[in-house]
Formats: sequence, C-alpha cells, structure tokens
Amino acid sequence: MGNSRGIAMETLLTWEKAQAPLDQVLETTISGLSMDDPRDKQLVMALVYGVVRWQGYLDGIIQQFSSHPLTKMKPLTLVALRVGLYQLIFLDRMPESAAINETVQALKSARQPKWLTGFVNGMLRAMARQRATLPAADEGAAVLSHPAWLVQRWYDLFGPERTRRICWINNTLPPLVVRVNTLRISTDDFIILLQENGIGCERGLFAQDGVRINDFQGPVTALPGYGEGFFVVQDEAAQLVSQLLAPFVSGRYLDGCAGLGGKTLHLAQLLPEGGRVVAVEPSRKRQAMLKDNLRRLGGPEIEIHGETLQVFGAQRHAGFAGVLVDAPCSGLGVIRRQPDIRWQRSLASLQGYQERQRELLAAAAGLVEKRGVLVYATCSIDPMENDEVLAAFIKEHSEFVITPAQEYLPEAARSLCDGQGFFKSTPEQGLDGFFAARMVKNG
Ligand SMILES: C[S@@+](CC[C@H](N)C(=O)[O-])C[C@H]1O[C@@H](n2cnc3c(N)ncnc32)[C@H](O)[C@@H]1O
Repeated sequence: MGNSRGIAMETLLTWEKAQAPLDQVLETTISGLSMDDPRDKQLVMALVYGVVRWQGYLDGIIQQFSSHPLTKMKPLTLVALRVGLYQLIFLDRMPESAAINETVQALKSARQPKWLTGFVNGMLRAMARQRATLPAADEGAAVLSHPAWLVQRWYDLFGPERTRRICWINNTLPPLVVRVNTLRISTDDFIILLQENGIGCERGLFAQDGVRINDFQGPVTALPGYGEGFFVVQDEAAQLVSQLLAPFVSGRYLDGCAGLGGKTLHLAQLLPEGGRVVAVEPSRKRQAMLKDNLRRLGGPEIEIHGETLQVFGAQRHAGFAGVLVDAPCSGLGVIRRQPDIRWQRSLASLQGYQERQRELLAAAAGLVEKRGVLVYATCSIDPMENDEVLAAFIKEHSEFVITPAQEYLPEAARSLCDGQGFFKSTPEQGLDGFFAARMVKNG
C-alpha cells in the first residue's frame, strides 16, 4: 500500500495483530521508507496516532452507518473506514475528495476486491454527505473514546466529572517538555539558546530544570543542543520523582528499573561529589539505548547491571543510600503521550502489574541501607498499582516508614501530594500522571 494512507493502514493493522506498543510498530513501518516529502511521514504519523486516539468515537459513527456489526468486518475494511473518517472529521485542511479518493486508492493499490473498495467508498461518501449531523467529538461517550471497562473503573474511582476531564485531556496533544542536563549547560543558558534559534519556550511550572517547548514540529534530534547532550525529553512529573531521593549524600544510589535512563542521569546530576549511581535494566534493547543516552549526555560513569532487580537483590549487593523503583506499570497516566495504551490494558493486566510491582519492591527492600531512602514510582493513576502496592509493602516491611513527599519537592510542586504524603500528578495539571512514595528504612 504505497501512499501515506496505505502505510497508516498497514501500521494500524500490524499494531492490532501484534499487540505491541504503537510507537515501536510505527518506527518499524516508517524507518525503511524513502518518502521524498517529509510531510508524507508527518501525515502517516498524524493518521496513525489520530485514529488510535479517537478509535472509540470513530467506531461509534461507523456503526451508525453500517448494517454489519463492526466485529464482523474484515480488519482492513474497518481500518480503512477509520482512516477515511478521521480525515473527514479532524483534518480541516484536507479536501473531502482527497480524503476519500486517496483512502480508496490505497485499497486498490493493495489489490483489494472491488466489493471491498466499493463498500468503503460508499460508506465514506455517505458519512461525508451527513457530516453536519455527525455527533461531535465532545459529546457523550464519544468524548471518552476509551474502553468501557476503564471508563467504568474511573467513574467508580474518580466520579463522572473527573473521568470526563481526564479522558478529554488524554485526547489532546501533549506538550514537549525537556529536562536540562545541568552537567553540561545551565537552564538559563539553554533557554537563551532556544530563543536565539527562534524556538518559543518557557520554564517548567513545577520542576527546577524543566523547560516547556512550544510550537516545535520537528524531531527532537533537530533541537539545538541535542548532539551536545544539553537536554533529555522528560515530563516534569518524572523529573520530580528523582528529587524524592533527597537529601542527596555522597553514597551509592540504585536506579532499580533504569529503562532508557531518564532518571539515572538525573540522579547523577543531583548527587554531590563522591556520590555514585548504579543502574539495573534487564532488557538488552533498553540497556543499549540507556548506554547511548548516557554517552550523549555525558556525566560520571554509571555501573550498569543486566539482571533483574530480583536477581540483583539476591546477590546481596552492599547497602544503598537511596533506591529508586520506577516500576513497569500499565502506563495509564501517560495515555496522552501513548494513546494506544488504553486499548491494550484490562483489569486483569492491572492485577498482573501489581504482582510484579510487589515483587520488585520486596527485592529492593533488602538493598536499602539503614536510614536510607526507598522511592517507589509508577506512571499510572490507578490505586491498584499505587496505594495498594504501598499498603501491602508497608504491612510486610514494618522497618520502612512513609515520609511526606511534599517536604522534598520544590514549593510549586507540593500541592501535587495527597494527605498520606504520596506524590500524585495527573494529566489535569498538564503533567503526566505519576505516583511516587518516599520511604525511609529504620530497622
Ligand atoms: C517504567 S520503566 C523505567 C523508566 C525509566 N526509569 C526512565 O525514567 O526512563 C520500567 C523498566 O523496568 C524494566 N524491568 C522490567 N522488569 C524488571 C525487573 N524484574 N527488574 C528490573 N527492571 C525491570 C523494564 O525493562 C523497563 O525498562
């Protein structure tokens, strides 16, 4: 399927089949393409992310026009209808004829039978004719475009008002936020550098080294200072999590689930002379990306271990002054950045995450030295992965006490903590939804 619509459809079909993260699937489908015009790539991305974000809403409309249940449709037919309808509703500058003809042409190029191309063509034309009467994207269930189980869960947990607000924000485009690598450049100088290059930006509202970049369309690698390692893309909420390991002393700190190293280097940045960071990351692919990031960002040498935190913990490594467990989680707090997450989770998957999180915290407990700090974090807003994990941990580990997170955060961020002293940011504050608990080991 040669054109941008065809590539978008192919990506969406692969994503549905593979149940893999959308950004990974998209990277694979577009990395090998030789598209002369960069706008073609942008269109593919806009279509793919837009369709996934609004899938529930689009499907509601398609169902109104179809006499067959959507579950009986061929996957390619449904994907073509979603891609076509998305253009009709959301891409204001796209002429109606181009939206329909190019979508149908992509099916023809893929040698789809006449009945299928005819059906998609007819449906899209019918929807275009009745465009003025289609339900708006801000009405009823259409706003939500989230799976029913999740909406029900959030209604029960947060009430209808908050649920609608969170769902609505999840469907908006997230801001580009970076953390300045102050080992290389000061935040003030980085802001000046961006402004000199005509890039609008402002200081973060909550985190001291956070910078919000406005109206920048290109890839982050094209921002000034990328090659020099002046910044790393990181939401302000994630930046605040590392700060909870304060007060920083010149001891050893463990990033127990380092991933690509967003928080690993931040810790190195925060430590005084003589402090050292050790990182654990079992995924080989992520480890390689972590090493690349650390090379780009520079800074002190960081010891990296490729085993799981459970294995690392069982090897009885010497005590750490601070341990961060930024646990694998559902990601329900970052749907705005990864719209596919909502369709790939279930209540059962939350239970699965909780089990892993409890194991990871238990493994971390033994690694913390006396009076050391343990921080548990997720990018989820679901209590099953947050408050419940913490309650179970504290019950089994009475040597740990919860200390109020607000005492370790900048003034502006203190209001993000709840009565129990947990840090809880949500998309409503313009932040990624994070949970973090700070504990100290007494025994
Ligand atoms: C939420 S991500 C970490 C994000 C990272 N801290 C950052 O700020 O970019 C969780 C990471 O935990 C890793 N992980 C999964 N199982 C693990 C285990 N048993 N022990 C340690 N890390 C694990 C995953 O590979 C993933 O990279």
